[in-house]
Amino acid sequence: MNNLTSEDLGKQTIRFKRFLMALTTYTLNIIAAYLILQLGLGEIEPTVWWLFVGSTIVINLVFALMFLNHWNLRFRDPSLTALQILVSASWGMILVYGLPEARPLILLFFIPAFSFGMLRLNTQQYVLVAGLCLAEYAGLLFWENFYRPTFRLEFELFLFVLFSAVLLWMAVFGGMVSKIRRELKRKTVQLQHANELITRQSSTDDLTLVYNRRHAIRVLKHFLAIANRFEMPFSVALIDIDHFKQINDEHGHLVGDEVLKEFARRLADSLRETDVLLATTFHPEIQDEDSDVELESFVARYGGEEFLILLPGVDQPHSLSALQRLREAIGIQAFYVPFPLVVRFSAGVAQYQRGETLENLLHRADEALYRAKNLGRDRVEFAE
Ligand SMILES: Nc1nc2c(ncn2[C@@H]2O[C@H](COP(=O)(O)OP(=O)(O)OP(=O)(O)O)[C@@H](O)[C@H]2O)c(=O)[nH]1
Repeated sequence: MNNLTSEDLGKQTIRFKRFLMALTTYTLNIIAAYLILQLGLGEIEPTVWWLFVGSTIVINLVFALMFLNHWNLRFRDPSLTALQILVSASWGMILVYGLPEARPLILLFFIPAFSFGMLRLNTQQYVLVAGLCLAEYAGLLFWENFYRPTFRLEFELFLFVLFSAVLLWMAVFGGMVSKIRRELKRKTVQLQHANELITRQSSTDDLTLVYNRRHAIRVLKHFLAIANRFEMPFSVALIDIDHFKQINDEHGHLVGDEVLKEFARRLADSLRETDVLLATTFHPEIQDEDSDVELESFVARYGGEEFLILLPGVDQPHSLSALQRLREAIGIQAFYVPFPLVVRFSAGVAQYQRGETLENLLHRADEALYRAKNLGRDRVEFAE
């Protein structure tokens, strides 16, 4: 129960704030009742008054403990709305009983309590809570009819019907409001999911499902800023499939597409397995950065048959072993597309130099790749 996520804790805070609102309402009601007494609008027996005040303290202490110790989470509705309304309505009944002369005024106290239901209850729940409250009230009237000499049956019945109508109206209206709230919540969740999907789609290459170029540039820009701040090395590799045009020409575009997909998948798998130092391992404090960009190695489709790889925390000499593993991932086993096909690549690697622009870094990697191609392909070249 105590291992709450930050989202759960956020919800608990909202619930506790609502409880504090309810506590304020209790206090205001006590003040209002006190004023009624001071203005001579009614009289109350001292025992009933102290029962009223004392029960306020007990009720609110119990609810405060429930929320602070997270005991409320054991209930189906952790905000305890129905329970809180019922308890405060029963509490209000003490005054309905104790201050019969000011009863029409006292019944007004119930309205704020029932308003809380609009935040949570549906119409049925509302009607149930209102019904229970009215049952208590009816029970009191029944008792008064026999034991209270000053009881005015017609007036009290009229008041009861009026009060029932108000509660019923609140139940229907409140149910509608909470339905709108639930609908709004559902729509918000749907919208969040749609946004996530759009973000994912706008950052992903349709064919290979790795990052697309736009997203790669975005992440790299962010990375550059962090690398500058924390003096963290990182390298980028531009990887280009050798003689890809030939694959297309000989086997068709569909086979070419399959090769691209398998190529990207192998690069991504290999990166995942490679013990490339993650930026956050290198500098744990980076984790605090306020960013939605993950600081991990990644592969992106940079152009047609060209891929970009980010190696965080990796300097030029160390990038060799990472590239070696990529080479093994691609070259050791033939691609089955669906017939076996040996695929090779050339790569140009550049380590980020403090202060240089992203354009410059990519240009150096591109030059190294160009050299690798010119030197016969199937090789890795490092930028100067
Ligand atoms: N099937 C397929 N082919 C693509 C795609 N994007 C680009 N290409 C092809 O990739 C080929 C790239 O050819 P080149 O730039 O000449 O490169 P290459 O044949 O790999 O030669 P080197 O890079 O010099 O080894 C072109 O034929 C493009 O049509 C794609 O999404 N699917």
